[in-house]
Amino acid sequence: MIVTLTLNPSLDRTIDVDRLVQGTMTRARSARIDPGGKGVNVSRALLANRAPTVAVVTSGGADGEQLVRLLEGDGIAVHAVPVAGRTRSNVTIVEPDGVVTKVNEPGEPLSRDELDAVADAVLAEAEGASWVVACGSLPPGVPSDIYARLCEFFASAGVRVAVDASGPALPAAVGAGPHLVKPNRDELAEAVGRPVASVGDAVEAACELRERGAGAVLASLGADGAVLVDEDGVTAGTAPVAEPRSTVGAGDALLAGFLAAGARGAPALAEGLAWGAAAVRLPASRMPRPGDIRRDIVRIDTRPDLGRSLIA
Ligand SMILES: Nc1ncnc2c1ncn2[C@@H]1O[C@H](COP(=O)(O)OP(=O)(O)OP(=O)(O)O)[C@@H](O)[C@H]1O
Ligand SMILES: O=P(O)(O)OC[C@@]1(O)O[C@H](CO)[C@@H](O)[C@@H]1O
Repeated sequence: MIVTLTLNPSLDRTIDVDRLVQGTMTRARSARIDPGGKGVNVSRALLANRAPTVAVVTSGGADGEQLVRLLEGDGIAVHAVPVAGRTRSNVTIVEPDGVVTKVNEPGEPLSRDELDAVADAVLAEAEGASWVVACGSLPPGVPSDIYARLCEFFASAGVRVAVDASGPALPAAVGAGPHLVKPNRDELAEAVGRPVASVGDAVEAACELRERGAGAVLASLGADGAVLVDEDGVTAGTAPVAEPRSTVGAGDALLAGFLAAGARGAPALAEGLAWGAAAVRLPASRMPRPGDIRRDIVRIDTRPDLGRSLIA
């Protein structure tokens, strides 16, 4: 069982337009709503591939109720913690040439009591779980060491913790010794304080995060695939997609595939890459099902060319 935690979930509204012109009124061609937030997406991807999971989310107002209804409608086990603040909406505007504009709301603050209720929910669900996966931005005012505290708590309880965080929450979590972190290229660069312009830079930065406390680092590099630095060493891989439709949630699919495949070494990286590429071929933040996943396109390199540039 994999428990995901999304402190700042969302209704993801995806709007298709012919052309987006700033400062004008644009009529949409179509619109859809998906349950959103990084941990939510990890659970959606796991469930779509028959891996047991439960999603712990905060839920506020009518939009929070809709989020829970959408998840339950998809058959996802949800542990919703009611909160006073409204669940946010994140908007993705998609143009026919594939250009994507995304606007994420900050979310609303959580009170001390609400945070305690979330901690109780995770604790209850984590009983017997293999992983707790804490993902996504923190609502305003939530302390940036919240994921670090989660890591410290579960280290003593024998449950593995994976963190997908940005900003100061990532270095804070790394220092608390999570089993896995999943930064993207920008998050990795911010965490080490220098640019990540090549696969070699990504490997060096990931090694640094391991030295600072992370057990393993799965760094996602967009179209350039991903790098894994874990106790087995350094592995890189790619899974090319000729015509990407939407990269929203691709990192979450990558992480879900990696965890579902055992979270270690080249085989798990390959599975993650196959799920990530499948997500990119699907519209909006649709998570891949078994029939969407192509493992034949994955290329794994256990001796990565560290000089390969990530910037075309
Ligand atoms: N254009 C692309 N072509 C092929 N694969 C891609 C592309 N973009 C992303 N991927 C796959 O998806 C994974 C995650 O992408 P990325 O690094 O953009 O994650 P992310 O920024 O965490 O995404 P998100 O936050 O939207 O989930 C990559 O490691 C890769 O496997
Ligand atoms: O604002 P955050 O928490 O960083 O990211 C939230 C989000 O962009 O991440 C998911 C894709 O990974 C979307 O479902 C959601 O809208």
